[in-house]
Formats: sequence, C-alpha cells, structure tokens
Amino acid sequence: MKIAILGAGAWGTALAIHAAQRHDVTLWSRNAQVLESLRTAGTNQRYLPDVKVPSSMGFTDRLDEAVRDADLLVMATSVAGLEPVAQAVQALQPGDGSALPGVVCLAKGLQASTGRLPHQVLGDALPGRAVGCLSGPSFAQEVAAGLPVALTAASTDEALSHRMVQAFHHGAMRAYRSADLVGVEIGGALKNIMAVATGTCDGLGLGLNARSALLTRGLAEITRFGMAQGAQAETFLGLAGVGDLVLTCTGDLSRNRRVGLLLAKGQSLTDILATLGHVAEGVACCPAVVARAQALGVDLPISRAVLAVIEGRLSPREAVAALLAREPRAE
Ligand SMILES: NC(=O)c1ccc[n+]([C@@H]2O[C@H](COP(=O)([O-])OP(=O)(O)OC[C@H]3O[C@@H](n4cnc5c(N)ncnc54)[C@H](O)[C@@H]3O)[C@@H](O)[C@H]2O)c1
Ligand SMILES: O=P(O)(O)OC[C@H](O)CO
Repeated sequence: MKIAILGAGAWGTALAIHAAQRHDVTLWSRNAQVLESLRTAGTNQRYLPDVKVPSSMGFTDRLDEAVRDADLLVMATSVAGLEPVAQAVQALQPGDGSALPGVVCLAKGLQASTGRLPHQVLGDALPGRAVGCLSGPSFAQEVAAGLPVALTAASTDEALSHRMVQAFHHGAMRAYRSADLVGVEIGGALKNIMAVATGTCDGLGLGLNARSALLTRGLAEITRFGMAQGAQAETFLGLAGVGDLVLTCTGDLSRNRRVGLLLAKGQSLTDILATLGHVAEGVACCPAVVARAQALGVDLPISRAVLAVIEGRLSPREAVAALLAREPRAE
C-alpha cells in the first residue's frame, strides 16, 4: 500500500517507521530542517532524535508529491495543523472526495477555536472523503523502537477501518477496529487534560491514593462528556479510553503529564511550553472542552480545575483544595 504521512513530528515519524516495514511510505514535512536531518543523518533531530528511519522511506516538502497516488492519507500534525493541511490537500484534489483515498487522523484533541472533533474538521475540509482515526496508548519513542503496542482504528466507514488495519496491523502493532469514532476521539482528547491534572497532583506529592482517585473520576468525566455527544460507554473501557488514560497519566514520557509536573513545581505555563519542544494537546484544547461541556450541560470538575490553573486563576494547590471541597454526591 502507498501511504502518505502528513506531518513529521514525533508521532508521524514513529508511525512512518512502523508502516514502512510493510508499505511504501512518504513522509511530508513543512519544516526544512527536519527534512534535512532525515535526508542527511537518517534521523528526525528536532522531534525524534536517536531513532534511525529506514532508507526505503521517502521524504518531501511537496504536498502534491506526497498525496499523488497514495492509497491512504495520514494526518500526523497537531490538532492546530489539521485544518490548514487538509485545506491544502483539498486544493490539490478539489471537488467531492468520495472516490479518493480515506484520511486517518492521529491528532488527539478538539480544535481550539471551534471545539470541533478532528473528524469534523477533516469532514468539512475534505468533503466526501472517508475519515477515521488511529488512537490509543502509544508513546512515539516506544513505537519507533519496535516495542509492542495495541491501538484502535476507528471509522464509521467500514472499508476505511479495514484499510487502517491493513496499513498498521503488523509486526509489534495490533490494530482493533471500532465504529465509535466520536468516543475514540473524545477519549484521546480528554485523557490529555487528565494527564496535566495527574502530573500536577504527583508534582505536589499528593500520593498514590490521590492519583488513583483522579484517574477514576477522570474516566467518569470523559465518559459523561462522550455519552452526551453520542459515544458508547464501552469505548471508554477500551484502548482509546482507560488504556490511553492510564498510559498518559502515569507514564513519564507524556508531554501533558510533564506540563502538570512542572506547573506543580511553580514554573509558568509560558516557560513550560517554550521549553517542551512538542505540542501539549491537553493545554491547547482545555478551554474548548470546558466551553463545549458548558453548552452540553455536562459537569467536568477536573477539566475546569485544570483550566483554572493554566489560565492562572488558581494555583495548583488551590485547584486541589477546590476539588476536595465540592459537595458530596453519589459515585
Ligand atoms: N508523540 C506521541 O507519542 C503521540 C502518540 C499518539 C498521538 N499523538 C498525537 O499526535 C499529534 C502530533 O503529536 P506529535 O507528538 O507528533 O507532536 P510534535 O509536537 O512532536 O509535532 C507536531 C507536528 O505538527 C506539525 N504542525 C503543527 N502545526 C502545524 C501547522 N499549522 N501546519 C502543518 N503542520 C503543523 C509540526 O510541524 C510537527 O510536525 C498530537 O495531536 C498528539 O496528541 C502523539
Ligand atoms: O505525550 P502526550 O502526553 O502527548 O501523549 C502521547 C500519546 O497520546 C500517548 O498515547
């Protein structure tokens, strides 16, 4: 299969390395320095240093070259990059895309300016195309190193789900199909906010009981938010739900968890984001998630507490105190 991966951040590069074991992969990047290091050193120095990419992989800064003849398009930018890149693809292949290859999104979050889920952004920018997402517990460094990983390939288009499995289910990666695209995307988006919360809790030294409480109540919060938008409850017990929640909240490779740990140490969000070197989607989408929940009439106390901290309205300790002081309720 010919696969175009659009975006050469940490995750796009790692997934390209995996997919290239079986398929003809072209990795597109807008970043000249990233392409230069891929071509000359065989590594992505900026986003995934120390991992060699296979020599069979193609690299380009030309979107037309990447998407030409591709059987599958993989959107591997952050959520912020989804719409501009999808619009650029649409400009190359205008009109109704129902006869064109499907599009898979890797990004986890809601669009900050509109609160739309990734498949809604892609559906609007690429009319007619089948859209899906690949989500679940997956640190890029581990996937690039060829360690075992299990993911959810979600789409309401059955043919695209099968194509995703064909593309990625080999070697050390298992891909499970799901038709609950909304649930899978919401699980992936909100676990990032919970990871900021858990990192903050751990950075404050609040203990393992507190961490477990946050994970459990975080899962309840994610499930409430998802079900209010038509997601299935059981999705949140799967890889894109509890699986990714546990990984991101407890694994020190998580950028979102790292943000929380550093907020607890008193660093400013501006300084943290300036030195992180990667996207922290939980920070980027938290305002949109809280606004969407308010519009839906869904209570998200942990997400609201994270928002208060990242907006500087509460210190991490004050946010914890506010969560603990809430009125008792049934579990
Ligand atoms: N890193 C992981 O382990 C991992 C795993 C699974 C999912 N994800 C998700 O995948 C997405 C990308 O993560 P990442 O780790 O590669 O991030 P990263 O910070 O390493 O790289 C971000 C990428 O997005 C591109 N980008 C950002 N804005 C853009 C724009 N306007 N136009 C074009 N490109 C743009 C950057 O150039 C870069 O290639 C995120 O939504 C993340 O939540 C990451
Ligand atoms: O490093 P994070 O926090 O963006 O998380 C990466 C992946 O989404 C984990 O599945």
